[in-house]
Amino acid sequence: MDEPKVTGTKPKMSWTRKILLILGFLSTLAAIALIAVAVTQNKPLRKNIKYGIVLDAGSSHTNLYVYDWPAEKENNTGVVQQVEVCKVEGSGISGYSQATEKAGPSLMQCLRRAEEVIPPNQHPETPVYLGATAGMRLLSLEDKSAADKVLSSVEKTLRSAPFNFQGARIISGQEEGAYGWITINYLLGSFKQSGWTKFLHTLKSVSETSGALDLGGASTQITFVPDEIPYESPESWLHFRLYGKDYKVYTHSFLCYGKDQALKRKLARDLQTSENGSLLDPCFHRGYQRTINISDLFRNPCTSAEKKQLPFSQLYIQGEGDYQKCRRSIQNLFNKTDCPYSSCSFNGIYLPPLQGDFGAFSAFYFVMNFLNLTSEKSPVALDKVASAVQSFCARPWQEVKPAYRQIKEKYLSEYCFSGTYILSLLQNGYEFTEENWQRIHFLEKIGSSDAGWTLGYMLNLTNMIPAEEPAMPPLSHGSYVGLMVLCSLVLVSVVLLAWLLFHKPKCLQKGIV
Ligand SMILES: Nc1ccn([C@@H]2O[C@H](COP(=O)(O)OP(=O)(O)OP(=O)(O)O)[C@@H](O)[C@H]2O)c(=O)n1
Ligand SMILES: [Ca+2]
Repeated sequence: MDEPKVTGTKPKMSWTRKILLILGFLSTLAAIALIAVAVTQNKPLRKNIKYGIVLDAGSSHTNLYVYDWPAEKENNTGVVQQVEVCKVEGSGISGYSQATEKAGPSLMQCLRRAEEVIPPNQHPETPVYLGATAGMRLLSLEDKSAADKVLSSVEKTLRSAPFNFQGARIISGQEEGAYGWITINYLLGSFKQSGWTKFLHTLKSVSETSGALDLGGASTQITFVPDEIPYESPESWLHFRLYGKDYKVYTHSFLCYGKDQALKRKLARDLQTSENGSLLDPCFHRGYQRTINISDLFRNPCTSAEKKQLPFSQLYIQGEGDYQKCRRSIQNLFNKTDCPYSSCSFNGIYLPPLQGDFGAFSAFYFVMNFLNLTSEKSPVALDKVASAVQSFCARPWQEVKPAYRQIKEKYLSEYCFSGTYILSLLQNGYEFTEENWQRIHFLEKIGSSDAGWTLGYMLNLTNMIPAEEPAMPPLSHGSYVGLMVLCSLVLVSVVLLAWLLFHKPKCLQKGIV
């Protein structure tokens, strides 16, 4: 067979090949253009950050929180986060009842901190709220005019700051419980309803929220969504519609059952049996001593019922370090005898059957964390917790004090009482058992935000929790760009493949490959 003659002239391109080449070129151009448009045109707008400030004026101290969130995602769940917390020096604002004009100025240092954290051009539009809790509730019961003066003083200071003042008020115990519940469920993403969760909700009304347990200095709150809603104690229920779902939430706040007031009430009771003004106290370490002014102890609505004329003005306390005895004396604070409902916690207060997981924060966390009992990986069983508290209480003060030099003596000396009180409140008061104890998660923060009522309060007042689920694009920006890139690559590959098949370059021709 004759070899084909190789000539010097190039073979002419057929018209089909020319069209394919042009098509291939145009498709590649189109793909590049598509990607470029997807990336630039559909890019989210430059982040516009908004800020909000909430002051938590608690009974023992005030904290200032700064939150931020992307303006364009205001109504999405889980976008608001804590960017700063500033602890106000000194006592809580209710501690200024004798010098009410000093309550406001005590907040100055933390307001300056907020001015540094928030860009100056945002100051005028940044809302600032102050909510006062049980300390101020007690002060207003004890001396309404002093409480009003304290609030006027803090209002004056907050108005003088460059932010948008939105109010300073005493919040109710129910609000405190409800906003704590909203905060933790917002941060845990429990309100999100997409995909499987939404499907599950249509099948069965599952409670996927977590309950909230808050222990302060003067009050404590329990809030959760029970399994069944019996028609009892209507004042214990709150109804919310959040992100398109209805929630029937049980909440109760026990005034005078915060850890400081509980200790005062216990001492006021024990004092009744003291004949000479001295007291052997099982809830303090052996070797620990404390002297208390009796008039201070009774100058408070939590203890005033126990008030009686005593021949001494001071109470001298000596620690005994006996957990079992301490537990028994604390148990007296919970009256379990009468219950006008199907079930009660204590003092005749309605409590539906406990349900689901609970987030326990503030002093629940401080105390359990100090005792090393907050591990999330291997939750500590109830009997182990009790024996840990028991052994801590049994340690003499001379050993405890030097072992924890960095901890304030006021806190340290009371961890034995507080640990025992927490066990009593949860086990005797709310009747947590060995089983559901494991569902209590002692936590301080969720992500970067502290667990507490302040975030829920701000979300509510700024209308950032919509009743209905906000309309969302089906795809996020990232997934949209990804899909565009993928489609374009497929398009280019198809055109390339077609060109190869029709054109058959020399390397693919039989005999050469
Ligand atoms: N590291 C810490 C910090 C605080 N506390 C104690 O924990 C209690 C509760 O603190 P907190 O939750 O801040 O209470 P408040 O918000 O001040 O009180 P309330 O909510 O009742 O108004 C206080 O007795 C405080 O002394 C503690 O034992 N250890
Ligand atoms: Ca508090």
